[in-house]
Amino acid sequence: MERKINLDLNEDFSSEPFLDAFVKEITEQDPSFLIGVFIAIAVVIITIVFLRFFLGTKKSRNAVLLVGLCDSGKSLLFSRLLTGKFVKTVTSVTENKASYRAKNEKATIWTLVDVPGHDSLRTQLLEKLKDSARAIVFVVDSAMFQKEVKDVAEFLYSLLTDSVVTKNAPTMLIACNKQDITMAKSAKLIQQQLEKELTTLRVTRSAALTSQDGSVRSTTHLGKKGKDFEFSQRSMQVEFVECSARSSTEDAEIEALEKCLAKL
Ligand SMILES: Nc1nc2c(ncn2[C@@H]2O[C@H](COP(=O)(O)OP(=O)(O)OP(=O)(O)O)[C@@H](O)[C@H]2O)c(=O)[nH]1
Repeated sequence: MERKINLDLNEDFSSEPFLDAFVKEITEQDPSFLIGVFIAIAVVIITIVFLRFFLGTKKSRNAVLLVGLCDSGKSLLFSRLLTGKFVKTVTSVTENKASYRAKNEKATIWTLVDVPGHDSLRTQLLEKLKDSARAIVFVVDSAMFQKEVKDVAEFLYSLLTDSVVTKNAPTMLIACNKQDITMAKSAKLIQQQLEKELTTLRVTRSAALTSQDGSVRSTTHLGKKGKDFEFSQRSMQVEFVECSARSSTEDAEIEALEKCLAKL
């Protein structure tokens, strides 16, 4: 059925009378009422800009980075999280990337990235990837921890004081891996030793940054000034979990890590 729309071209569409009435209405109002209206509009605009900036950037940060020293077990954890399977791994020379479905109701998809542990490779890759990190899983070889504590602390310190990481504040999970090995240190002990080591590092690093004239170059300060460092002092969420990508039965024990990833 054909429908016809008749437009009266002589009809006055001008909004001027309405505008005039509106201006008149406003000018007749009490000035304090007008100030209130302007403040309300400004608050709404600032809130919209604020939400767009923070929510917008958080949404685009969808990477979960597996980082840590060489041989801590990142590649095996990567495979376990994705397929549940055990694989024979070799030293990584480039990053491995894949979509990971979190074990939560929404089945959120994150990009899981296995970052090689080798010093020269990881620095370059982390520079490229850190801005996209929703979470950083810092994998520690709990069986070798006593021997590697200084290197682990230095790597962690560089991450915790990085300006991009501090600004974005991704969730930081310290995965104390290889718990199946008898000599493995517990997450609690690893946390305590790292807190001690990071307190020492903070002193030596800030001394190194003090220039000859005595002034200190600005850098992100780790934890509360004048107090020993504790992970609880950080604005960024840091959680310690125990896991084993390869237990004695060759089955993985990674539920605690999976639960943390489900909460992101
Ligand atoms: N016993 C035991 N061995 C593990 C565990 N996780 C990893 N491994 C072994 O540790 C070795 C190193 O594991 P990878 O996953 O290759 O280590 P990586 O951190 O990716 O090392 P890079 O690629 O050098 O950075 C392999 O032989 C793994 O099978 C674990 O939980 N328990």
